[in-house]
Amino acid sequence: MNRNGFAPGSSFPHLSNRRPPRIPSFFIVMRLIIRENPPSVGDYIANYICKRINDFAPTAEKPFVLGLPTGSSPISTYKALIKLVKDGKLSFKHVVTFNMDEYVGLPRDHSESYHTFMFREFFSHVDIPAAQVHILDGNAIDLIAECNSYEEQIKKYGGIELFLGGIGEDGHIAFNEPGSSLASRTRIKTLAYDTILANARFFNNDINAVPHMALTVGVATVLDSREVVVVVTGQRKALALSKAIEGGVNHLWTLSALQLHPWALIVVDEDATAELRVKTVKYFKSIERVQDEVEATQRQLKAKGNVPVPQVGSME
Ligand SMILES: N[C@@H]1[C@@H](O)[C@H](O)[C@@H](COP(=O)(O)O)O[C@@H]1O
Repeated sequence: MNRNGFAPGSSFPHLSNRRPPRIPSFFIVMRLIIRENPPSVGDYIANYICKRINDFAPTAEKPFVLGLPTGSSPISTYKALIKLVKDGKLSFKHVVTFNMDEYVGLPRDHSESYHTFMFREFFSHVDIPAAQVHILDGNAIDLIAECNSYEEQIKKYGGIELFLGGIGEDGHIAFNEPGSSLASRTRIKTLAYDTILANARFFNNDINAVPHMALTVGVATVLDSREVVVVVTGQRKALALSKAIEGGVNHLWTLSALQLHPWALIVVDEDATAELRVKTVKYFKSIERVQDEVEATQRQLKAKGNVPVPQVGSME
């Protein structure tokens, strides 16, 4: 068993007998949090991650292992995290990160490489030692060995505590394009035409300039993390969101694999809910309301010295 309570390399922790230790049984289900706009989504996720890291109390011997995405969607989260660090409320000194993906063949110092993106948007502004940052090398001579070694490194750290992810318009998580195996691990992936079109905006709208291949963590790599938090903003992601949470688990919408995870949280803006049924929205809003009430009660009881406050991740 690793630190997360899962068998090492287990792709589907929900199938193991053990749930993540800090989740009461009645809290095991996906949660959807709806906020008004991207900045408030970013604030919510940043505060959530801040609390998780601070509660974990990481040290050099026991670092907090955090998975991170690129894309425009997580930028508001990165901005809010940077502010928390600047305000002295959070430190990345004992945080180890693993990024989701990287283009193949794009020079590391290219303005659109995910290396450049991560240092420009986040790492350069926080106190994380560079040696604790892990990003796949899309220029490695042996790309397969690079992917295998990435999985090994994650394992060496005892698995990922919290994987923050974003999605593509076709519902891909990391670069797990439609049709990816839900048991996939870190590997080379050919990008779908939809993704190349969507990402052309970062390459002067020239689809020929967008790399056609990437290295990406697999769906199973994400599912193995103890907790998954996904940011989804904008109406162009609305169909993917509805397929992922209202449809069945399906390799054509790889985000839907999150339904198999015991501790998944999706944070979205109002625009991203455009394709959801009213009933679905009401359901998830009621869950948030009830959770707030449960937490308030727990805090009151704790103040009276009665019970410890549980770590609430997901709830039903
Ligand atoms: N590989 C990345 C994904 O990890 C990311 O989630 C997606 C969304 O990007 P954006 O947030 O800009 O829509 O972009 C790329 O495809």
